[in-house]
This record gives sequence, structure tokens and C-alpha cells, in this order.
Amino acid sequence: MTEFTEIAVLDLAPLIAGDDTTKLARAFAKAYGETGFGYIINHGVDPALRTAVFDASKRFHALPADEKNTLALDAAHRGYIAINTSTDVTTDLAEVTKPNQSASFMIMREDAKSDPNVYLSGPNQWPQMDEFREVCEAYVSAMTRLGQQLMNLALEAIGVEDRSILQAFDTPTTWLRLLHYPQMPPQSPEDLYGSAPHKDFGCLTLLAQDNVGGLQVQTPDGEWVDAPPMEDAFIVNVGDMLHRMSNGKLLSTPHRVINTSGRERYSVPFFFDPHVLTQVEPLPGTGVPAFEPLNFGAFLRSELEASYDAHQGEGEQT
Ligand SMILES: O=C(O)CCC(=O)C(=O)O
Ligand SMILES: [Fe+2]
Repeated sequence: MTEFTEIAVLDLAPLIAGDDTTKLARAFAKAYGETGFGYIINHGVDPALRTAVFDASKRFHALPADEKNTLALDAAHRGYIAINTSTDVTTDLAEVTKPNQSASFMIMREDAKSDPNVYLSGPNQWPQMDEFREVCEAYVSAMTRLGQQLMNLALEAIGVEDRSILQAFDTPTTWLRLLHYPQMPPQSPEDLYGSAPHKDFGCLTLLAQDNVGGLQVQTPDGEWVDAPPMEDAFIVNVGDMLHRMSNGKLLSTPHRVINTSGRERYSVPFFFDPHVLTQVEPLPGTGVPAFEPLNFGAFLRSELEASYDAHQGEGEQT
């Protein structure tokens, strides 16, 4: 299998310091125009905060199942997703018949209340655990700031001078997912994935993973390349919405998780997306549009209804 050095490492120091980012933007354009994945270092997020989020995740997943199930995923997509309740049926990348072998706790933007006109708005569900909420909220703020800086860099990378789309990320759609992949039996069937092959559907994914490994990224010729853990780095990938905004210049690349380590695995993806009322379309300056505009909220609704028990049949009511 090809070595991870094929996935670029981007040093964000100039972006975080507010220095000239011309060279960095060029490196970004190359990494995301060729593989759609990269490691970022010197990103400005405190490693202690990241460790605290993993600790919070481990404490949450160690709770009794009954307690976790009282926080089951709600219609606003916040809460606990038990193992065997989500299948990536929308993926056309593999024959996927079995649910992902993972459980997760989903935290989205904290809204004071649900607004019927704003899909997926609402407050989070919080477990009664010391410091859990504080740690997760501090992490979300740090990652939101980083997401905004990376979006600015992405626009520079693809030569978009009009930065007004960044307003769609002032009140972004954010998804902090505390993922737990249980230890898998050694004789597991090949198509029993921790996370089945898929592309991310939003703009940017900023992933922190523990030291177990198991994430793989697909190359254009169909090979699977390991994306192993790198201390303090985040793996950042582009999703389908940024692919569309960039008019195809930035790639949304298939990836999967196979946990054959014989150990349990924890990872924390943070998905950074525009507000649901955003019209997603190729940005001015990216050439003749190769994609139709779409409404991000309507798109999300169709994605979630296809994949999650908690969203089944919602479309019939609204
Ligand atoms: O756990 C990981 O390393 C990746 C998870 C992932 O791809 C996702 O949640 O979209
Ligand atoms: Fe993903």
C-alpha cells in the first residue's frame, strides 16, 4: 500500500499569524486539486483542548447504554447514534449492506431554540457529565475559527476574489461527531466497515484521530491509501459542497475506515459547512459553471432521510 507521504502536509503558520499566504494557497490548491486530503500542522488549536475532547468522548461512550439512549439522535440531528442505526445507503462507491460499525455522539450548532424555517436548528442534547459541555463548546469555537480561516484560504487557492460567500459561514452549520469504533472480531467480513466508503457531503472536514489508524483514502485509480495518525495534525478534506462551490477545482474524495487493529478506535471529525439557507453554486471567478445551484438545507434533508432512522419520513410532514 502506498505510504502516507502521498498526502500533503500543509503548514498553516502564515495563515494563523496573518502573514502572506501566497505559497500556502498554492500548496492548498495542489493538495486539494489532486487528492482532496491533507494534513494541517501549526493550526493554532491547543493540543490540550483536543486531548480534553477525546477524554470527554471516552467518558461519554463508557456510559451505560440506557443512559446514552436517553439522548438518542433527535430530528435536529443532535444526540447519540448507536451502532447499527446508520447505513450509508446513498453511497454509490461500494455495495454497502451492513451498518457502519461505530457509535457516535453528535453536537451541532447550539441554538437557543428550534426555528421551523431553519432546518436542523435547535439546542444540543447534553449528558450530565462534569465539564463535557464546556470542553465540547470550547473545541467547537476553536474549530469554527479554524474552519473560517481555511475557507478563506480555499477561496484564495482557487482564485476567488469576491469573498462574500464567507458570510454564509458566519453562522455556520457545524457537526462535532464523537466517534467510537469498537474492537472488531478478527474474522469480520470484508464489507463490515467501521465507516463504509463515502464522500463527505459538506464543505470542510477537520478530523482528529487517535493513534490506532484505520482511515483510508481512495486515489483516482481506485487504490486505497492509509491516512495514518500524525500527532497534533488534523486531516482536512473537502466535501461535495466545496467541490461544487469551487466548480470542481477542489476534490471531494472517497474514504473509509477499516478497524482491523484489534483495538477500539476513537476519532473526532468536525464538519464545517455554510448556513442551511445558503445557495451552493460555483463561485464567481471559477469559470463556466459545471454544477446547478442547490439549496444546502434541502440537500441535507434528502441526505439525512436516506441514511438515518431518526429522519425517516420527515419529508412527508413538511
Ligand atoms: O473516523 C474517521 O477517521 C473518519 C470518519 C468519517 O469519514 C466521517 O465521519 O465522515
Ligand atoms: Fe467522512
